[in-house]
Amino acid sequence: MAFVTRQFIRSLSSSAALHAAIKHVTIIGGGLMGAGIAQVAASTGHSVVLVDTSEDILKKSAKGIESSLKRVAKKKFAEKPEDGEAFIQKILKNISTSTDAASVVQGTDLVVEAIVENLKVKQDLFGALDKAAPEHTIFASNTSSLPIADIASSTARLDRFGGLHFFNPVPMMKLVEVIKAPGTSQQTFDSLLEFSKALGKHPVSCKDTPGFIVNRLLVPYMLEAVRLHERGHGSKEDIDVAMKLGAGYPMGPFELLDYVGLDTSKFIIDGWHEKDPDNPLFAPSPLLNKLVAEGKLGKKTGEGFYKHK
Ligand SMILES: CCCCCCCCCCCCCC(=O)CC(=O)SCCNC(=O)CCNC(=O)[C@H](O)C(C)(C)COP(=O)(O)OP(=O)(O)OC[C@H]1O[C@@H](n2cnc3c(N)ncnc32)[C@H](O)[C@@H]1OP(=O)(O)O
Ligand SMILES: NC(=O)C1=CN([C@@H]2O[C@H](COP(=O)(O)OP(=O)(O)OC[C@H]3O[C@@H](n4cnc5c(N)ncnc54)[C@H](O)[C@@H]3O)[C@@H](O)[C@H]2O)C=CC1
Repeated sequence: MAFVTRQFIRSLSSSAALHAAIKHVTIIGGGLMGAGIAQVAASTGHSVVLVDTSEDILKKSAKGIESSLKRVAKKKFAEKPEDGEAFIQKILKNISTSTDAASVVQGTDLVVEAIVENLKVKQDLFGALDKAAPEHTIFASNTSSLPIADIASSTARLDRFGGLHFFNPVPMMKLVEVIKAPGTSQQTFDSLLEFSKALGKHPVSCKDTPGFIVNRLLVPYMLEAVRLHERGHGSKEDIDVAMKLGAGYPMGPFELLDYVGLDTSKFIIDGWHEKDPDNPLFAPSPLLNKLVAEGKLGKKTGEGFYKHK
């Protein structure tokens, strides 16, 4: 009996037990990543509000979520396609949309930000949300390249602020990097780990260092691929085929850049260049800059390094 009581007390005093499970999630940014995160959170039974700057964008996000769910349902209900539609509708019911972030965060346990990769814009957003959200609400950023501590500095909840870095396409990619910034409390970190697992993802723990784990390794590789091509040492097609057939990657670097978005890639590399201007690896790429200036942002605009249907 004493053993059972001790076990019970220990389980109650664990930070997981002290922190109520995350049920209501607000995702800010309904682009590539935000829509994917909303889909996965809704599919795992969370109540989700997806926020963006206009109703038109949110309509596009909802369309994207529905077509991704159709792909999931087609596989899951291959034997009984008639059950697929009910599956999709049940998940879609868990998602609502809004253009008013400050009002919807009032009832939320977790805010996941997936807006443009710009420090000032992210700080302004979180600064405003900090005043509107309840005490217990945890804030997380999906940033690819910015320090979580810098984003969190616009708020007074450094202990309830961490990083949740998802991978594109979110419904398919199993990894989430959970980032513990210097101010992040252990309780918040544990909640973010738990939430990632509740989404059916595999979380890894990361310190708040540039690029976390994946991008610290992936970005230099992508940069070298662009430089190799710019030097005229290989066509983009050959580089892509080489990395797929020779290194076993599912996509070549140029296909992946188009998939990620050339605007986002440019934000990342410009930010790192600004911080480390003498590092030749981060020097601006004329080719990338030209494509972005022409509005060729990759798959999302129909053209980037390649043309997309
Ligand atoms: C000098 C200056 C240069 C600047 C460089 C700067 C570089 C900066 C880059 C930094 C990037 C930072 C981004 C980031 O922070 C982190 C990332 O996310 S990195 C990207 C990680 N993602 C990948 O690496 C993706 C790799 N690709 C794949 O894994 C596959 O290709 C993919 C799963 C996307 C598609 O699979 P594929 O077999 O190729 O195609 P299919 O279309 O047949 O799909 C297979 C299977 O999967 C289902 N599916 C695919 N997408 C979805 C979806 N969105 N929703 C639902 N289901 C999906 C599809 O239906 C198929 O199912 P089947 O049953 O097998 O038919
Ligand atoms: N594209 C990728 O493969 C990955 C991107 N990320 C990160 O995720 C974040 C979002 O990237 P994407 O989804 O690719 O960008 P995206 O450009 O597809 O979507 C961004 C969305 O945010 C909205 N937005 C901008 N400012 C806003 C504001 N103040 N309030 C509400 N909505 C706002 C935009 O209207 C847009 O719909 C970035 O920080 C990026 O670095 C992380 C992992 C992978």
